[in-house]
Amino acid sequence: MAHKKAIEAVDRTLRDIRHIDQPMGGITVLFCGDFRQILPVIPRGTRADEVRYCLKRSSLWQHIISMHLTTNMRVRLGDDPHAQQFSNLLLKIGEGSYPNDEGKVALNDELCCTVSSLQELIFAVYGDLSSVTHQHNTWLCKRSILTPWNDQASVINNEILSHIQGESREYISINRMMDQEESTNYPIEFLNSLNVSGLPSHIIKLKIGVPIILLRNLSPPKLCNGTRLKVVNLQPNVIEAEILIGCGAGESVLIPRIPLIPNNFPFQFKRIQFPVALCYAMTINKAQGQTLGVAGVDLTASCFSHGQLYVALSRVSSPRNLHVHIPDELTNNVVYAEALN
Ligand SMILES: Nc1ncnc2c1ncn2[C@@H]1O[C@H](COP(=O)(O)OP(=O)(O)OP(=O)(O)O)[C@@H](O)[C@H]1O
Repeated sequence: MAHKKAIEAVDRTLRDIRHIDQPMGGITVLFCGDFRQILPVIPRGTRADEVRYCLKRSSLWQHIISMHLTTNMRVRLGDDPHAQQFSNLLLKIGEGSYPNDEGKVALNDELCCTVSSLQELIFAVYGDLSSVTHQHNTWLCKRSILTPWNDQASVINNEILSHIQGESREYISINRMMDQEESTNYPIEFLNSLNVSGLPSHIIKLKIGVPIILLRNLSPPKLCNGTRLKVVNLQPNVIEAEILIGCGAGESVLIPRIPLIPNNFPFQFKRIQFPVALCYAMTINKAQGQTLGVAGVDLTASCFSHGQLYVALSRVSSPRNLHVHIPDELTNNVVYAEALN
């Protein structure tokens, strides 16, 4: 969900451009959103911060007329006879009214197919890994494994990559402090070790035929943050890939290394790296907005923020295509009631 200040900035800009001191400069704007989903991400923020920065807490909210969409089209368009029941259970998860024990829920087979190990989860989503690179692009882009944490997504990606046939290629980033005088306080080994969300890893390991996701807007609307691609060729200084989703689907593109300067550190450094990550598995936050045919959800580490479980479970249209790994039977369903009221 967009940070309220991003929307307020658009409001102020439109008032300036149009010289009309009314909300959005007098233009009618359509917002679409679901407050059951993940709230704005506030680095090192608290629960109160996440709620404070959502649109409902903006001074603009009083000018917004709410209308409700009542049919879950993703579920309705699927071929599952129990679609309505699935849709109702998803809403209960989203609203926190699904039976729970101090915020922890047990997911039953009306909601998903539970699996008992990570290997089983990988098999349920991707089948036999030795043939996965020969599958058609539409097959590949309709499935993914989702997990709340970046670290766990890397673990699953590396596990799958190790079973994919073919030679792997490693791309190592170059890291430098923006202020060279600070270099002695932040040695290169330390900068190399930093692994944060939204920033490509210091070492990216890839093979031909694997799916990758873009981490930056390179050339909108075809190449945006979140666009998924399939690796076609791995050159020393460029990755050749085919776009899997969106308006550029099917097109071949060349991805270069680019300088990336993260803004959520107390110091500024630059990483030169390909802005991509392997995406057999991705975080639930990254999957928000996507529709999948088959989804695996790995809850080895439980969800930690509002709406994550709801987003993860609502990417598919049928419980038959939703495979969930919960080692401890119960898992966290975090719902901030104050964000919904
Ligand atoms: N009116 C409609 N007719 C046909 N298909 C629809 C309609 N509305 C949505 N869909 C389909 O339902 C799926 C979900 O739609 P969409 O991604 O726009 O919803 P969303 O509210 O953004 O979902 P979410 O926020 O949960 O990701 C898509 O596959 C879309 O094509």
